[in-house]
Amino acid sequence: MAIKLKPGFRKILQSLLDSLPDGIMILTVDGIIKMANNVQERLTGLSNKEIIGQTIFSLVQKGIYNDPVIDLALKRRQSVTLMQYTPFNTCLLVTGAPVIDDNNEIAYVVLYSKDVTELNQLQQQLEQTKLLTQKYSLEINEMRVQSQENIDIVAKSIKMKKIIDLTLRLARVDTTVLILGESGTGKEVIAKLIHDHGERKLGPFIKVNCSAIPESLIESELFGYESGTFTGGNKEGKAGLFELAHNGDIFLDEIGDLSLSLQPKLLRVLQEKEVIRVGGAKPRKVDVRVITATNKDLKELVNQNLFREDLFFRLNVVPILIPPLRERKDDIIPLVYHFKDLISKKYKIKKEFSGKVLNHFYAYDWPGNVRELQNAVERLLIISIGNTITVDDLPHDMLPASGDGRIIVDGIMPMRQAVLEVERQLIEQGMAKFNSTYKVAKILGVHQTTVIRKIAKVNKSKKTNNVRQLKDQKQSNDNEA
Ligand SMILES: Nc1ncnc2c1ncn2[C@@H]1O[C@H](COP(=O)(O)OP(=O)(O)OP(=O)(O)O)[C@@H](O)[C@H]1O
Repeated sequence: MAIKLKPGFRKILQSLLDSLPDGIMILTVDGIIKMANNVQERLTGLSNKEIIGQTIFSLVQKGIYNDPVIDLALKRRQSVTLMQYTPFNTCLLVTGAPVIDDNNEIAYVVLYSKDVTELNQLQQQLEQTKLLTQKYSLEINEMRVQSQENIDIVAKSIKMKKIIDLTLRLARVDTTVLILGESGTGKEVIAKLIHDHGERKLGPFIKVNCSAIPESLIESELFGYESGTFTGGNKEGKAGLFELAHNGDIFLDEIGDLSLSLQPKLLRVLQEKEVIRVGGAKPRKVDVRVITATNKDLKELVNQNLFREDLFFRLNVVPILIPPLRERKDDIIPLVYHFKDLISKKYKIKKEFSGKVLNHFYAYDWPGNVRELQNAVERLLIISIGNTITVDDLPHDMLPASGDGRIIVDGIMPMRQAVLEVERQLIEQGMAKFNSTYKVAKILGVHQTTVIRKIAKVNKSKKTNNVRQLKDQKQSNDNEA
C-alpha cells in the first residue's frame, strides 16, 4: 500500500519528520520503507534514496537492524521497544508502533530509532563512578582512622574495611549500638572509634565492664547513690557512671553479664534518659549515648530467660558484628607488623620474623583473636634470642600439631634441608600428639630407634641454632656499640 498524500502535504510531513531529533521510518505491513527522515540516514549510514522502496528486511540482512521489532509490533498490534546494537558501534532504542486504520487493520508501522549510545556510555560511566566512589569512601575512612592520634586500627581485610565504614557512618548518628564478637576481636576499639567520630567526642567516654564489677556494687556504680544510703558512703552521695558520662558515650562491655535485676534500670535510662540514684526517688536527666558489647549470644540468653527481650530489642537497634580473626586472615600479617612496630619502638628491639613464622601466624586460628596475636608478638619479640624469630621460638600450641596438622616448608630450599624439615615437623607433631616414641614410630612407619635418633638430631640442631643466634646477636650488639 502506498502513502497517498498531496505533494504539498508530503513535503510538510517530510520536513516535520526531518525536524525530529530521532530516526523515523514509515513501513507498510510488508516491511516496505515508504518514508524516512534524515536522522535515519545518519543512523543507518544509507541515504533515504537508497532505502525508500526497499524492505526493512534488506536492512536486517545488512546487519543494520537485527531485532524483530516489526514482527512483534505486527503480532501484538501494539508498540514494541527493543534495544539493539548496530555495526557502527551505536546503540539504538527502536520502537515499532503499528498505525491502525478505520477498518481496525494495521495500515503502517512507524519505526522510531533513538540513539542511546551516549546515554549508555554515560550510564556505564555512572556505574564505574559509583564503584570508584564506594572504593574511595572506604579508603578515605581507612585513612581517617589511621590519622587518629590515639587510635590505630588495622583493617586490611574487606570484612574489616566494611565494619570500619559502617562504624564511621553510625558514629554520626546518635543511636544505641551493640557490638558483637568473640573475645579480643576489637569491640572496645570499635566503641572508641564511634566515640571519637561522633558528635559527643568532646564529652567523656566511660567504659564499664559489667562482668568485672561485683554484683553488690554495680548498681551504685552505674546509677550513683543518695547521701546516707550506705554506712561509710560519701555524705553528699555520689554520681554514678551514667551521670559522669553526661554529654558523652558510655560503653557497657560484657552486657550479657548484666544481672536480671539491673536490666530494667538500664532499659529505663535508655527510654526515659534519666537515672534515679540508689536510695533516692528524684530522677536526674542524663544525655548519654549507650554503646554495648558482648561476646555472648544475647538471643540465646533471651531464650534462656537470662536476658530481657525488651532490653535486647532496645540494644540491638544497630548491631556491629566483628568477625573472628580466622575469618579475616588478610588482617593477620598487617596486625603482626603493626604490633611489631609498636613493641619495637617501646622496647627498642630490632628483630624480624622469619617467613615460616609468618606462615604459621597466617595458618593459625587465633582463638583469642587480636589480643592473642598482640600478646604472641610481644612475647616473641621479648624472649627470642636471635635477630630473627624462627619457628623454634613459637609456643607449642601455635604449631600445626595442635592446629590444622599441616606440614609447612618455607618455599624453595635445598632438597636435603627440606627433607630434614619435613622429618622434624612430623616427629614434633607426632610427639606433641602421642608423647610416645613407639606410637610415633608406628604412625610414621619407621623403627622406634629411628624416631629416637631423629629427635636427638632435631635437639642438636636446635642447640646449634641457638648458639648461632646468640653469636649473631653478640656480633650485632658489638657493631651497634
Ligand atoms: N583492628 C585492630 N587494629 C589494631 N589493634 C587492634 C585491632 N583490634 C583489636 N586490637 C587490639 O587488640 C586488643 C584487644 O582488643 P579489644 O579490647 O578492643 O577487644 P574486645 O573484643 O573488646 O575484647 P573483650 O571481648 O575481651 O573485651 C587491644 O589491645 C586492641 O587495641
